[in-house]
Amino acid sequence: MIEINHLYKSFGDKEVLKDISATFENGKTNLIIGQSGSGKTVLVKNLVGLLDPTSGEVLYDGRNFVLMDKNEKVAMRREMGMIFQSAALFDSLNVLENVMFPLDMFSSMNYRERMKRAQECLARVNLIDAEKKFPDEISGGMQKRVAIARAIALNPKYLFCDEPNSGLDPKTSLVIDELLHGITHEFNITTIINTHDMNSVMGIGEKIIYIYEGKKEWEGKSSDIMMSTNEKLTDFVFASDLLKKMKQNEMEKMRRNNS
Ligand SMILES: Nc1ncnc2c1ncn2[C@@H]1O[C@H](COP(=O)(O)OP(=O)(O)OP(=O)(O)O)[C@@H](O)[C@H]1O
Repeated sequence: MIEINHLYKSFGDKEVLKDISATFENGKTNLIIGQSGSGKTVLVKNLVGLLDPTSGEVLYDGRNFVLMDKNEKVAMRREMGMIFQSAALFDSLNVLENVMFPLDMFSSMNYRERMKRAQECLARVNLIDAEKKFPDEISGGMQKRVAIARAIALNPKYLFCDEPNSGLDPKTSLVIDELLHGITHEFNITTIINTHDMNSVMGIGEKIIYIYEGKKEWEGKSSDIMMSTNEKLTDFVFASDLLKKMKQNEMEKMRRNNS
């Protein structure tokens, strides 16, 4: 489990994260949601050590990441897979070489073993036929799938994804969501996803943390969102009239079933 306790992060006199305490559950799809600029990316950067908190704790199974020495942090990072907003593939490497890259850097496998492992990961994201292609020869959705294959190559315990659906159409977004959710359960990964995408929230979010202006406003299961009376959360999640209507219908249905 990842637990954050009283996390604060400031840049100069600008306080971005304000006293956030939350838990991210093992083997589940944990989503961080919130308006643009609310602090989601800064929060994830604190979790993976790209930023140091001003104060507070980041505990991985009870061990405080913030206080670890350099070697311990390097060892922890090897347990983390990351998928950035842009797929961040290397343009000069083909798909297979991109997935092999973390294995080349951090594993003691020989070339054949590394290639076999990369091909297994590409098969998991249904991209085995594209292994010889270069990033600019494949679609944005395929690039994201390559990024997912690369992120799982080293069997991470934790998977961090920053806006995995940005720039993708709704159908492709669903494919990416289902892949991330499937991989999370299949390999018992603790997955943390930053997202604005309400389809993801309702579709794959098992644990949701809602950040509002740098504070944790709400934490719970996606099924609880329907019944939540937290106005800031419902304003954010049900921003469109269509979604508001769906929530009203759902609440009426539940009331009828309970009476
Ligand atoms: N290195 C930095 N120095 C100063 N301010 C920063 C820095 N990084 C982020 N911020 C500020 O922190 C705030 C939160 O930014 P963050 O990128 O975490 O938002 P977000 O919720 O991820 O937004 P989005 O959904 O648009 O990606 C913003 O006001 C941003 O300008």
